[in-house]
Amino acid sequence: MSSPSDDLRLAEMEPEQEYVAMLYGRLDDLREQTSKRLAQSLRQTGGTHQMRSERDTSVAMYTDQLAQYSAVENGLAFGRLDFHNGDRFYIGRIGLFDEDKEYEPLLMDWRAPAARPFYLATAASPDGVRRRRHLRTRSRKVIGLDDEVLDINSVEPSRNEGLTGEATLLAALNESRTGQMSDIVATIQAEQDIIIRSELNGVVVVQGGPGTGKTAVALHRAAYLLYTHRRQLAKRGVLVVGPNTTFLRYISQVLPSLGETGVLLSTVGELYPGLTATGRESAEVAAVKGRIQMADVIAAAVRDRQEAPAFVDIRFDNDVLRLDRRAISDARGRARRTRRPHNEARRTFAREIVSTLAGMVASRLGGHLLDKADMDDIRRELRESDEVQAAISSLWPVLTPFSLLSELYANPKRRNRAMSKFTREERDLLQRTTDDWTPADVPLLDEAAELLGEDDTEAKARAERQRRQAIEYAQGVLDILDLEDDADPEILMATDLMDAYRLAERHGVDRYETAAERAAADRTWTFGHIIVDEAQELSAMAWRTLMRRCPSKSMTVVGDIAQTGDIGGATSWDTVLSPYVQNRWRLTELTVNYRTPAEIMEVASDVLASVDASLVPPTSVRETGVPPWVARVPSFESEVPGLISAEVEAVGDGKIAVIVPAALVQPVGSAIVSAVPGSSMGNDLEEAQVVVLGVTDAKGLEFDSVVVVDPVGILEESPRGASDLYVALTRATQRLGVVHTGTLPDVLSRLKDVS
Ligand SMILES: Nc1ncnc2c1ncn2[C@@H]1O[C@H](COP(=O)(O)OP(=O)(O)OP(=O)(O)O)[C@@H](O)[C@H]1O
Repeated sequence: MSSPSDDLRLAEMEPEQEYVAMLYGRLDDLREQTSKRLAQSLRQTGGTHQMRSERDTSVAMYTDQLAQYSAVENGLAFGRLDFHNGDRFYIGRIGLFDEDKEYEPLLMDWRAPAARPFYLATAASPDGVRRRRHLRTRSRKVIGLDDEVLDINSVEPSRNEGLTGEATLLAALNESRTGQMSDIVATIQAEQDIIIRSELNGVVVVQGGPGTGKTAVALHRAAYLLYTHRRQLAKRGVLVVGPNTTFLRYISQVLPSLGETGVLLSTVGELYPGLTATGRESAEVAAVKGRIQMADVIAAAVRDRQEAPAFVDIRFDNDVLRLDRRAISDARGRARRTRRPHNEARRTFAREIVSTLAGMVASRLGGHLLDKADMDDIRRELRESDEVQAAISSLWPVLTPFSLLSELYANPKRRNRAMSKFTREERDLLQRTTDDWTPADVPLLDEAAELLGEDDTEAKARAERQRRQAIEYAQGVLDILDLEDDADPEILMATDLMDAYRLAERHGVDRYETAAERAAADRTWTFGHIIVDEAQELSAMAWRTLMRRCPSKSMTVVGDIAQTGDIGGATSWDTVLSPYVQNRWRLTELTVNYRTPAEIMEVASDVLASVDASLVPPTSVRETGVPPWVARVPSFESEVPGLISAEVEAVGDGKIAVIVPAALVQPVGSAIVSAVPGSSMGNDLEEAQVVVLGVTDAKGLEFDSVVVVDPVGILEESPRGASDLYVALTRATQRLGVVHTGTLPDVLSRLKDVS
């Protein structure tokens, strides 16, 4: 591929600047038009419920549009395709059209089918493209351009054969990190594009080593799917699941920068509306809670609360009624046979118990003397008796997912009964008496919520009372109107009033909500598509929860089996997915590492081989010429701060992560924070220049420089220690340092050569 000389390039920049300025002019026009429409909609007040609802929809639509126009401001246009037939397209973040020329395209949305050659055309297979141009812009100014002439005869041999827009790509990869992930829309590579645009249906697994762009691909796929299947997906929404909130914050700007705001980003621990599960527990406890057998445990725990003791005595009308085990078991059997969730089946249980007790009362009173009305009275009195209610509640209590789990965790006897297939040690691991809910509790709470259902008897009765009141009120108003002979029947109908009342009552507040907002508040919401990032970390119970949220099984699953750190995490995609979709999932692979330079990958590859000799590391797309460094120190607390200060000098304004075993976050972190300005133990990646993190919190992130402290500690702190060390080493985009005491572990022996 050839590139024009610098002079020629400068001459080419002027017309490009003019065109880009014209595009921004068009964007400004659209902004102005939309602002006016929004203002107009906001001025509309009153009207019927339907008019207000239409107004809210317009307000939401114009607000979204304005947000989209602001979001695409940076790098609005980034490419141009020149075809052999003379056609020329500009490619950008959104589509822009010329209203005066029959909506001729001025800028093609990168997701449109016609933009595809920008990512896929090669010299060998040019697809009619003569030249591909990458435009680099800053604040509406064109600051550079890179051309590729797709002519098989003019291709120069390149180390990185097969890269699209190599110069622009390498420039992007060498930029300092900001603590926020950027989009890659201008430089998506062919192997990534194929995954991004693969069809909506079914489960696509994207397996790839560190830095191969899995997260980037997943997010661009979300944007692509929303563009291509807008009608289908806007209604049910798209969910992106990430491993922790630091990671979600790190990726949170990517979709807005692609003009998409309606996607729900969540960890599994945040999927239970109203609960913030921030409790901490050991990896072993989380692993037990994540096992698929816990679904049976929850079911058994629910059954265990449907009790049938030898007898229950109930005082009623100066008498004692005895319910024996047989009567209780019969009622329980009937209730269970309804196959309804526990709290709903309770109605059947209560009815059966009341009916049995009514039979006893009747026979004591002399049943033959009683007619149907007498029996109804007896049943009503029994139902209203506090003693009877208390007995029913003790035998079949109303349960919430929280009360069920709290009792299971706190009560060893209940655990013994529900966890018969678990060892004593495993049962004991779940012992807990506080309500400090953890992320691993969330799939269990979700499972419990499914099995318990809601007892909506009260809610239904309340709704019915309200409906009757509304009808009476509406009828009253109509009667008054009827008195006026010339009242226009069109003005007000009783049903209008009733509808308005009920709708206002049901919705509380009239407000337009996006699918993502509604989904976040509704545990039973099902999504049109789910994207799971760092999917290897999910437990079997977490998968069960997610699968329930996506009955269509339209999913993108992104991860790297070699990076699995969680004990309950995945060791094969088939094991994870086949229980839900059998063999109907497609494996795609990414093979090029865009993040980690070759010098660092050499070191990391030895660690990967120790995880599993058959795993192949991804190939680095670039070298930096900077070998990783290693330092042996007498004590971490005293020496690491000095080494980090030197690293700060080396990276300029770049970001540094100090990755340590969990036990060292506090001591080493404090030492660094007090000695190195701009450092933090927290997760404020944007603010701090240096962050001190455990490996779990570093998952999915990247930094200009990474200093791994105490590799032996990382290897030893978990059964998946080698995977953790591999993750830690591969977070760097430029520089790597390793600090140790004692001897360097064998898997890092390559570092000895550079020390
Ligand atoms: N086509 C591309 N153009 C520019 N940058 C890219 C491209 N693909 C990936 N990158 C960059 O490479 C880095 C790694 O990408 P990403 O975080 O998506 O990788 P990953 O496979 O999820 O990594 P890991 O499994 O280690 O978390 C990011 O900075 C991303 O922006």
